[in-house]
Amino acid sequence: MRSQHRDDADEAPTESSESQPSVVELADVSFGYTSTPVVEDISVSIDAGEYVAVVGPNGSGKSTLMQLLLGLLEPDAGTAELFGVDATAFDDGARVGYVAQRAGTSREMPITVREVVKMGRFPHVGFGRLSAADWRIVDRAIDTVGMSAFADRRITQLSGGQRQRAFIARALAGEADLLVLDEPTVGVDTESVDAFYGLLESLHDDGITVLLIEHDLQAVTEHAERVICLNGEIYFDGPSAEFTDSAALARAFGTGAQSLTGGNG
Ligand SMILES: Nc1ncnc2c1ncn2[C@@H]1O[C@H](COP(=O)(O)OP(=O)(O)OP(=O)(O)O)[C@@H](O)[C@H]1O
Repeated sequence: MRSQHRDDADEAPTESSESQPSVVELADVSFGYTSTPVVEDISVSIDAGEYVAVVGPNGSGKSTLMQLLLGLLEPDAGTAELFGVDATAFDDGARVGYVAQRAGTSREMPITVREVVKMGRFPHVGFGRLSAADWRIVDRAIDTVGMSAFADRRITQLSGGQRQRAFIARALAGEADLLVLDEPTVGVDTESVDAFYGLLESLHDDGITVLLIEHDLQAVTEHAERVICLNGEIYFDGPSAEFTDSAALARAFGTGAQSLTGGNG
């Protein structure tokens, strides 16, 4: 990982760290697939080492927001930057590990965990073969996500949680600084969800910036440090502890929405 370890990050900022650009910087971004905007006038800044969850009702623009910040969509208005570079022109793919919703569920993907994770090294080796050192990085990444026993298992033969771990390992093998996960716990059995969040926590402790879309509001407030609540516009952006009783929750999810503490918002 190129990110600083948390112990280093806690030290007084140096001149060079102060001048580091945000990992994500969206300024006044609007976008629509048609003439109707899906997100409107959104500004979001995410710094290195943050652990951020994006929540919102179905169709509120969460995946669209992720695609805008990854440069997969171009804003109609405003600017989107990734590591200080126009997101659509960003070409250091290894810095970003993107784990799509239901990653690896395609039947056309009968490859093993090790082969998936190996792909994480491709941006580093180009068309070259992986060296012994590259393979050590691959195996270490598999070990980090607790999948060593399944390294030679086909990805299609794994549970949802195991597949997510394999794709996270691919990002680690690429030495990603930013991990972007789209609803990672969909299709993951409840017993594995806590272990999954434990893994994200340890990656965050190692200095990786974690950004996820999550539908489980309870999980978000328990695990993420910061919550962005979206429904076309941003209804809340702040510490997760302050989100629980936020009126923004009800406004974003509709007046009948219950607050996380049980009362009606
Ligand atoms: N490729 C597309 N073409 C046209 N409309 C789209 C496209 N992708 C998404 N939309 C529409 O944009 C809106 C926002 O979709 P988006 O997937 O960003 O929301 P979301 O909050 O991620 O939803 P969900 O929680 O259901 O995954 C929805 O109305 C959706 O139908």
